[in-house]
Amino acid sequence: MATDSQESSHSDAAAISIQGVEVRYGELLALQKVNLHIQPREFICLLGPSGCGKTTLLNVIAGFVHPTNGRALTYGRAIEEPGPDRGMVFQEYGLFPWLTVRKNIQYGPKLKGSCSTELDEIANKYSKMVGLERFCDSYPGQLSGGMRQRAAIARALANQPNILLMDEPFGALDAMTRQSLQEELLQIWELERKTLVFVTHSIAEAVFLADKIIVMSAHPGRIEHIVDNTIARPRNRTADAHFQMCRHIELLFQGAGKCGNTRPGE
Ligand SMILES: Nc1ncnc2c1ncn2[C@@H]1O[C@H](COP(=O)(O)OP(=O)(O)OP(=O)(O)O)[C@@H](O)[C@H]1O
Repeated sequence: MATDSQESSHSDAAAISIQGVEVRYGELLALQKVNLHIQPREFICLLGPSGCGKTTLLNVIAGFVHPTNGRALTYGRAIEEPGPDRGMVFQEYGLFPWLTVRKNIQYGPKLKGSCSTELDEIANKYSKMVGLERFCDSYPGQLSGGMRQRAAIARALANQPNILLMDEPFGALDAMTRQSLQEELLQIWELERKTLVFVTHSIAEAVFLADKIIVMSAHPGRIEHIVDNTIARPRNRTADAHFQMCRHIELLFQGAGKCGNTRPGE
């Protein structure tokens, strides 16, 4: 496997450690010998064409999918099932449409037995963090796509996970909303310092967001490159460094002959 950076050490301190993970769905090898070590508070993007196993890898970390071979750990403990230490945000919002924004945000903490004062504090804190404090009594169906995705992020954060897993969370949004949410997500990440694993098809999105970009290819799904994104924060999408990094990654895809539908600026 070619890498731009040396892999992190195999440390129990890794927030996420993926060791020789393979996933088979019947005859299909969806992931082949994936090794990846993610340090606490890193922002990682999984980037690659459709079918390269990005969601499968995220689901292994979430505990929804069990590796056929190899193992996945968080802070040295084997991942065997989903848990509140790992929050998930999906492309299609994943909100309960019959609950208001407030009740969606409070859902996880309520299950854990938080009292009504705590629930009020949680709803206030996270609705404010995502700019929805005036929409706490709205239902998801009354919100725009971007607002629904903000609510989904607030709901995931309300459980106070160490790790936030996001599966193409902005893929269904228009370009302007998508850029705003990318900026808001970075502000939240800098405030909350979660370990963040973010799936995307977009090179530009990965370059804007990530500390490390995991370049994957399909058939079978595997990691082709791990790129350290050294562009200083705060980042500027119109800076030369941004374009150069997009081009570097584009060339990695072309080199692998598997560029798929990823393009700088997408
Ligand atoms: N539950 C399943 N049963 C059988 N095959 C599956 C299952 N889930 C995924 N696959 C297959 O595994 C491969 C990897 O799928 P996965 O969804 O992880 O890729 P992806 O990179 O996230 O794709 P996309 O970008 O289109 O969402 C694909 O060929 C897919 O069809």
